Amino acid sequence: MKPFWINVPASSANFGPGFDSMGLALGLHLTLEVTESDEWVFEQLDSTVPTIYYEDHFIYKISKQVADRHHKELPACRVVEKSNIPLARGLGSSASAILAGIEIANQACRLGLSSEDKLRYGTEIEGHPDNIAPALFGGLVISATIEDVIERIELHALDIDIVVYIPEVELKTEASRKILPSSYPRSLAAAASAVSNVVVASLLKGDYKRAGKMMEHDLFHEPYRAALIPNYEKIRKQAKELSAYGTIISGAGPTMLSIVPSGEGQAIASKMQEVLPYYQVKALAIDPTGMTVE
Ligand SMILES: Nc1ncnc2c1ncn2[C@@H]1O[C@H](COP(=O)(O)OP(=O)(O)OP(=O)(O)O)[C@@H](O)[C@H]1O
Ligand SMILES: N[C@@H](CCO)C(=O)O
Repeated sequence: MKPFWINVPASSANFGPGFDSMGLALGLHLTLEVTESDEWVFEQLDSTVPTIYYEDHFIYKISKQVADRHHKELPACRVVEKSNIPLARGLGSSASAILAGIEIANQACRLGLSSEDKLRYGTEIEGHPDNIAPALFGGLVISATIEDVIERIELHALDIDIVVYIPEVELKTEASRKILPSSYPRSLAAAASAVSNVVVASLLKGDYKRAGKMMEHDLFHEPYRAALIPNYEKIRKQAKELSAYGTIISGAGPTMLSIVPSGEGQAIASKMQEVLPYYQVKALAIDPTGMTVE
């Protein structure tokens, strides 16, 4: 087996009202260098991920699961891992790790998986495509799962900057999903879908002001999660005063994300950092390509 390198971006799911459906690929990355070896070993370089025995490593477990699914023996590999995606902060760390695990199995066992296969496997494992799809394809991806088929539209021409506010605390997706209702009355579901429809239509027209305004009116998850997110109202208000189009919870939180006018991301991030001294406030590029393998 020839050595290979996997690079997977972070992602921000939901993008306001697109619960479990929309997600944006972001310029933070998980990179893995994989070589054949006598035994399995995961080595962390400047990583946000702690060193873990290989059988307990999330990425190994995914690779093994995919190899087993194809009735293949997974050869032992040495994996050197580097990541600047913070764990359990709403920036899609689990989706990037799942895709990396799928790709290790794909390369090491020569499975010949297509992008659609990777999307399907990743979505089955994660439970929804909103992080997996952008991490795989880049840009903003809007997806719907109809029976076993995932329909998706990629938007790659968004003329906006992104600012993220990453607090020190973690929030596991599982915990953040538990507080959501298990069903919604028809009137609420219709109103929530209407908001989402207007956001997508505004993005397609390049009307970012309206998109940002409507993104702040999600009814599917933000009203329930707001109490779990430190400084939720303060961040929305301060960002708006600095001319952000709109500010939302990134994925399941606790990170928040603003879409802001193109070219203003860095300046807004610097000012917001003063307001939020204990946060990592970053202006991030939108990742245009998604996962790459060399
Ligand atoms: N590179 C990695 N290596 C090993 N495990 C990882 C890696 N990235 C994520 N994980 C696992 O995924 C967990 C975080 O997943 P979780 O779904 O809670 O949050 P997230 O994916 O960062 O956020 P969100 O889904 O809201 O965007 C970590 O606690 C860890 O168990
Ligand atoms: N759509 C998911 C994203 C996090 O995995 C949620 O909001 O729970």
